[in-house]
Amino acid sequence: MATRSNQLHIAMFPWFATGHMTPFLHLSNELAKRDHKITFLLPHKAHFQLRHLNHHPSLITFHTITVPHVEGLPLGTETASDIPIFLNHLLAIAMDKTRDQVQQTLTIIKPDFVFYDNAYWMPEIAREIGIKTVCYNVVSASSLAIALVPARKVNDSITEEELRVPPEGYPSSKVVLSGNEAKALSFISLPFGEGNITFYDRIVMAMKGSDAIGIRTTRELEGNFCDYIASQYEKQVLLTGPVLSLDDSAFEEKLEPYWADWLDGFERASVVFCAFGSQINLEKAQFQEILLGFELSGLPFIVALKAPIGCETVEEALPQGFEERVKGRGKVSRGWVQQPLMLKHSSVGCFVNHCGFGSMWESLMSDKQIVLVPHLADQVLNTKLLVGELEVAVEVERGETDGWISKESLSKAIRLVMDEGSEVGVRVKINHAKWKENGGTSVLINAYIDKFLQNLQHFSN
Ligand SMILES: O=c1ccn([C@@H]2O[C@H](COP(=O)(O)OP(=O)(O)O[C@H]3O[C@H](CO)[C@@H](O)[C@H](O)[C@H]3O)[C@@H](O)[C@H]2O)c(=O)[nH]1
Repeated sequence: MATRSNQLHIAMFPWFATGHMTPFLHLSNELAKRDHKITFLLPHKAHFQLRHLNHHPSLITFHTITVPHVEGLPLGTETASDIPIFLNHLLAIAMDKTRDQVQQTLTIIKPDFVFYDNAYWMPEIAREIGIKTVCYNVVSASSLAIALVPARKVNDSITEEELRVPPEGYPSSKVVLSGNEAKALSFISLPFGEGNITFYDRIVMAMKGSDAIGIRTTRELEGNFCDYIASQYEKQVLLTGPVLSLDDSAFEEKLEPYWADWLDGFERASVVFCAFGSQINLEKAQFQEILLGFELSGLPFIVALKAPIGCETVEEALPQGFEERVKGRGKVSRGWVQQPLMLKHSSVGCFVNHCGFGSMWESLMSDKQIVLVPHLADQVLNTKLLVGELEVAVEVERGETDGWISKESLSKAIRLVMDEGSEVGVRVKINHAKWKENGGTSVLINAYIDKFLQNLQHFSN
């Protein structure tokens, strides 16, 4: 517990995306639990979406930022959830245009630290006001290490082949991008923000300018990648661990009765739950193929996916007669579900997900079998960590030409981990349990936060 004299005041300014704001808020909760004060800067709408996750409102203050309109974005856009992923670069321009508002706020509140990820101009502001900066990354260390370090040479004509080659000194031969996968990295050379700054330059500047780099990971999982990042940037890399509020007894949210009652009707570990995070909008045909894969598996399931491209609602995208055919054993959610609580329900036995970094940690810390369908580059690398290095999960095979998964390949992967007596299923289950014993205990996870705070205190003196 901090005493008033060593209480830190930390401002948080994450990228305007659920997958970033949520982990920043989880970290805020952990710091507030230890009696430190937080001012959380976020767009208006996100305030309403996230306030139920604020476990310490007396110490965590939300301060809303007005996101200006940028041509090309739908009116009212404030976060990445409001737009398809290919418009994110315009949202970055909107974020850059909030610079003056952020500067004014920080000048008034004058915290000890400001944590940020995407706002590469933050160190400049902070230095003027006299605030220390932590560039806090909520993607895996491996994806930073392969794509966003000074040793990776990037220019606007970078080829897929060049992207396939990891930067010099990169510490893994397993967690790499092969074949078509490197294509997913090409976004790093594209403009992402005001003045046509590229995504690569943006993040490298954000890291270079900081007083310290923070990463939401553990040494047990990614120690070699963290050391590589520290040596590339010649800076201290501070780890927070996964920050999942595991034992926050002050805050006991319950799974909605609609889902809890339905799940209660099934046997232990028999239901497959599927979610692909906040960013992915599938093509309608791929969305339908996935649902048909669940039907084909013959197992009970809950699917929580966003409506596919070109559809207003999930409803209108369902395959014909689908809900009738799977009645009694399959449910398709019409919106956001409480994923962490779904993963705590004893009837859920398997989690099919995209391996976004949040879902990756939530699946690792759960006792569910893990089936992965990665889309974005960092998700592909996270999948390699879980499938290739830790051997705790399986990946669904993709078609070579279109890169899509088929109903057969999805159903096969699910059965591989769920069928009783399946060799692969037994192996990943044992590996997963072993990993949790060593790298995923609540003692270890709390120790990461304590150590992180000690380091911050040290910096603030
Ligand atoms: O119906 C849902 C769907 C998701 N979640 C939660 O939302 C978060 C999703 O985070 P994540 O798994 O990281 O997915 P994205 O939102 O897609 O994450 C984006 O940001 C991540 C970094 O945090 C990157 O790793 C991903 O590639 C990028 O897509 C998790 O905490 C989930 O528990 C819910 O509660 N309900």
